[in-house]
Amino acid sequence: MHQIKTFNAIAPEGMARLEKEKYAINESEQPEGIILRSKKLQESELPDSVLGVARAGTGVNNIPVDLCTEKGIVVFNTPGANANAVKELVLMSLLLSVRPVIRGINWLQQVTGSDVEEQAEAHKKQFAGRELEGKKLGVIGLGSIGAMVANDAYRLGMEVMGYDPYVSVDTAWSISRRVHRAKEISEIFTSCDFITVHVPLQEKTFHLIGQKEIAMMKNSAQLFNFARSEIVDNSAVIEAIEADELAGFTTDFADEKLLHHDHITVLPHLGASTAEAETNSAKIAVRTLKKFIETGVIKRSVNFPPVEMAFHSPYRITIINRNVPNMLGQISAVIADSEINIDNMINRGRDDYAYTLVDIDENDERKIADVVEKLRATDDIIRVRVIKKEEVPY
Ligand SMILES: NC(=O)c1ccc[n+]([C@@H]2O[C@H](COP(=O)([O-])OP(=O)(O)OC[C@H]3O[C@@H](n4cnc5c(N)ncnc54)[C@H](O)[C@@H]3O)[C@@H](O)[C@H]2O)c1
Ligand SMILES: O=C(O)[C@H](O)COP(=O)(O)O
Repeated sequence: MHQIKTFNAIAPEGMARLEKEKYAINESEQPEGIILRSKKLQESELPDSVLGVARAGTGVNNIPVDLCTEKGIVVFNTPGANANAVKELVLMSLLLSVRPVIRGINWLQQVTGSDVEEQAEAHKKQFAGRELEGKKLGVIGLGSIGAMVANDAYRLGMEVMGYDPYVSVDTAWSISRRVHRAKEISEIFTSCDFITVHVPLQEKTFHLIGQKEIAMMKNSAQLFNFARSEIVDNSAVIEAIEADELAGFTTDFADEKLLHHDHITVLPHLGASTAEAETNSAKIAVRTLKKFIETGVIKRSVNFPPVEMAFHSPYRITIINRNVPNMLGQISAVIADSEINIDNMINRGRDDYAYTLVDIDENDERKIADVVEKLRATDDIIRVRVIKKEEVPY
């Protein structure tokens, strides 16, 4: 039985892919796999039993990825699975930033009398707004979400400028030719009426937008943060708004100091909270973790390379090691010395670590246990696992 631990509410459509005969959910504190959303895993012990962590979502700043890598734990995420949900919320927030409809709706709810219609017509001028068409939107980070926001804002009639020095080739192909590419991030700050940020939280994106960047913006600019709280310096935003040097800020991340300010809208992290996004993310997270547990195959990992190989032999050995010279030679030698025949083998490196799958034509479990012991004792090998071929159609 494979033990899985979950944190947060993972959509049942995803969890249903873990067959009851093979998977026990939340029955052990020594799980092989963890599935989570925004739970801060830094606050929990990571037992040695854990082989893989699957984030049903995109941001992995709530997972101690470096520690996982050192321990040979593979971390997966589901980029793009919730992008449409975030895009729709960003577009809604852009529209709400120019049309005070929520104030209008709330005002009407407290109107009394039989002349409601007349009062509405008389007061509606208080709730007049502006239009997005023809205004300029700056999109920082043109990944799954940023690219969708840029394309759809263009379709709404906005002029759109994007900035992403690391944009992937696949995403670059999906972005409309009408989206101007900024060479420097400052072009976005100085020229845009609306600025939205869609980058991961990393050391180099912490306070990517702070006092200096806000000072470059138009006083009439509106800023949107649906990426991570720490990417924007919220104190600098408050100062700028109070000094009329920034017109508005919308964020998806709660922060006490942002509450009860005019021109600041705070959402309770709703970006990915749609039934569709939750289902998509859970299904993909479960599928990748399950495939890794059952076959050793790695897809969509943030800390190990993608490694896939059809599984036809009776047993497979998976090895995580430091990416140093002659590891493959040593692995092959240990297996050959035990007189085990290698059917197939694949190895991929990524930065300081590498991952190897070795399919062996051997059924003698004692011989296999012996080879595993020798591999585990080899310098720079971090983790060795043996998987018995099951009758699964991978
Ligand atoms: N509010 C929510 O509920 C919600 C939902 C999903 C994702 N997110 C956040 O949004 C982030 C982006 O999500 P995504 O699905 O688009 O991810 P993604 O990985 O598809 O795209 C991120 C993009 O940011 C770019 N980038 C990285 N550093 C940059 C920098 N310094 N300047 C400019 N571009 C940079 C990358 O090249 C990439 O194209 C996630 O990391 C997550 O933190 C929030
Ligand atoms: O990074 C993400 O995917 C989002 O922030 C979604 O977070 P959630 O799964 O907690 O809604």
